[in-house]
Amino acid sequence: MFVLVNLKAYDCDAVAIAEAAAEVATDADARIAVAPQAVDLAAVAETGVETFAQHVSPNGHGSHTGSTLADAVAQYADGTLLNHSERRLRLADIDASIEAAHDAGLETVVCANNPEQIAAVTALGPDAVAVEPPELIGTGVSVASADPDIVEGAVAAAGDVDPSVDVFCGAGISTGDDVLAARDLDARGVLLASGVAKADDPRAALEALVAGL
Ligand SMILES: O=C(CO)COP(=O)(O)O
Repeated sequence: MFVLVNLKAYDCDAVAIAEAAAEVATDADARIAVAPQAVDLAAVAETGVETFAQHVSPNGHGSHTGSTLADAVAQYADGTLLNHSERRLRLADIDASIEAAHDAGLETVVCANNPEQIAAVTALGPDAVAVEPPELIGTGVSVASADPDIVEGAVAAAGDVDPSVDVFCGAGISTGDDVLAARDLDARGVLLASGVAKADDPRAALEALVAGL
């Protein structure tokens, strides 16, 4: 399983969480990656943890104010999220961002709300897709238990388009049981945020997430 921890814009210690994630990952039967804000990518990568950006822009160098270039991100990061529910892109921009990320050597995980969108973004050739129903994000109610049909539907939809694309699920994942439930639904990974970023003890939260794997 792949455990991808999105720190969003939470007021947390990205480096401390990354150090904990790097240590927990060494003994876990799972990949663990941390996705901090862009300005923290270098410091997070320095800990040795797998590092993901939260977004990269569809454009390359040029007159594009406020861009986060894939080439710049790739100096530090291993991969990037794209089209997160809180950072939606137009279809053409998802396509261009995937291409920019891949050209820069970044792994891509493209988010979508439901199985229909999962099919559409799978067709664009990312490495993985992640289904996240927006209404469950940040609730602590796991998609794997509250809406297993959407996970199974996403796995089927992606498999119909391109079986080589991994399917992750996210929203409300916070416990080891949530991760096991996601795996039982044939998700190859989980995408989560508040369960670690807002935890009193992020290291303990990470250990619990992977303990059953
Ligand atoms: O949006 C998410 C991860 O990218 C899910 O957030 P929560 O884990 O806080 O529900």
